[in-house]
Amino acid sequence: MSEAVTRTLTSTPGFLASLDPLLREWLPRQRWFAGKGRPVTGFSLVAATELLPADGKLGLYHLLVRAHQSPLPGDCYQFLIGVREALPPRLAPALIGHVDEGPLTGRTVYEALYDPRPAELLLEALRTQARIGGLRFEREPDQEIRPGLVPRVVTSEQSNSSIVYGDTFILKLLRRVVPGVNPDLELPLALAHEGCPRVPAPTAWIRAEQAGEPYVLGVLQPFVQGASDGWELALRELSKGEDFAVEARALGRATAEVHTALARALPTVTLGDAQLELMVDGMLERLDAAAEAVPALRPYAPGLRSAFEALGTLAAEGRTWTAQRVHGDLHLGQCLRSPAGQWWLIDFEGEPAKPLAERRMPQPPLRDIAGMLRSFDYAAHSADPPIPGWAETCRAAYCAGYAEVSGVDPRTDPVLLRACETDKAIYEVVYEARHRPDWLPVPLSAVRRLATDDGTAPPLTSPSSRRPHS
Ligand SMILES: Nc1ncnc2c1ncn2[C@@H]1O[C@H](COP(=O)(O)OP(=O)(O)O)[C@@H](O)[C@H]1O
Ligand SMILES: O=P(O)(O)O[C@H]1O[C@H](CO)[C@@H](O[C@H]2O[C@H](CO)[C@@H](O)[C@H](O)[C@H]2O)[C@H](O)[C@H]1O
Repeated sequence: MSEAVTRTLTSTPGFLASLDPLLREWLPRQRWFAGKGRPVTGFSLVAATELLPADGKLGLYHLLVRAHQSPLPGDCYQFLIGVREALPPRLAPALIGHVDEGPLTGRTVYEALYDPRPAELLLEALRTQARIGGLRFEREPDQEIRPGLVPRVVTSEQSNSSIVYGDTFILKLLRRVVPGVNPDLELPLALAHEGCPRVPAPTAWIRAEQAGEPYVLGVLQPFVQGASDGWELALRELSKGEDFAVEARALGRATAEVHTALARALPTVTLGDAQLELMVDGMLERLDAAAEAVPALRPYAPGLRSAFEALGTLAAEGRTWTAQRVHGDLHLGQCLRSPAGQWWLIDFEGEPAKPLAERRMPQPPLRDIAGMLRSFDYAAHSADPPIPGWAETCRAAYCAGYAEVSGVDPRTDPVLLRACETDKAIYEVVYEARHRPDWLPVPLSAVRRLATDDGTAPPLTSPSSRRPHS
């Protein structure tokens, strides 16, 4: 692969302008587009790398493009844009559009991830640790990548985009990119170096440096062959009328293993009154912003506030907590079970909408536990007919599994747990309103429960104490 980028079509005046009308129509329809609900008002090029010149049969551009959504500063997105005279039928789903102005006039542009040749080119660049323009393809010194692995794009609903290579590796290309240390690379690397077997260890990654700021653009990991994710497995058991207690307990153990390793690998801090006040303020601010954005939340705001205020009161009385790096967006879909029955945790990016600095802050581990508890509730809501007590059994088993490894049962801290669950449910209300309005009733039903729960409810082991479909 050539080191220097010799062709400079991307710097030709009008290059991005010619793509503008196509991207404006195509980008908001993408699952991973983070700015849903606000019109895209224009684009600016942050970086462009010509991987294959457009005068060949296949042109290929790696672009970092800022999508403006005035009056807000826009987000920066990563695109791999293919350029062809015409698109073969197998690539029809990848179509972005036909260009009718500027230097690419008459060409067809498309999402090149779907095309084997560009996908192979990325893996080859990682294998050979290439530098192409501003792109740095790097890998762990002791990791090998076999050449010639056959690529296929992952078509499931994702916040980013992934390519699987020969069932050996999976490359996640981040879509919305932000400068700084990305926890989706940082945490799995730290866990791998700590010897934690619950996370696929990063093999290689793509970075860029723009205006002196580092960006992580993609991470290559071993592919867990034949794995099912926790969400699929939970729904399968629900559809058979079965509980999920054995797996929930194993997931609790896996979560505790990851937390224990993260606490060893990265700094922990003690949260006292002042830090808790900041945390509670953040929760209250998110509640206010969510109630502003989603009117259905407003009637519950006072009850939800009480969950956060109760936490503030405990802190004011002198209670302290330990905070550490956590997963940040843990749910059933982020857990993979291999055919041998081992659980793996993936996707350490954190909640995609939060600023990077906030996602990298040490947090009480109960944040992740609350995320998983919410996920059992989501799964229970997908059951038809509902299975009374299903989510409660999962919650109890998960917490028990967590306690077996960590020595700490999350249920012994009900005030913090309720605050974390409430914060998560509020996040979910906003997430669903923005991305999947049909799902909004699921977190809203939790909001109803959490707004009236005073945090002194009996332990979660009693299936009759709370109903998932209330
Ligand atoms: N190491 C892996 N092995 C097997 N499948 C994986 C692996 N990593 C991710 N996946 C699959 O890819 C999907 C998306 O991965 P994820 O990291 O959650 O991306 P996103 O941030 O886009 O949601 C997962 O739901 C899972 O099905
Ligand atoms: O794309 P990510 O996996 O990083 O996470 C986002 O999307 C999730 C949905 O795909 C969303 O999770 C919510 O729905 C799940 C069921 O589809 C449920 O299991 C989770 O508990 C619930 O939070 C997640 O919040 C969002 O960040």
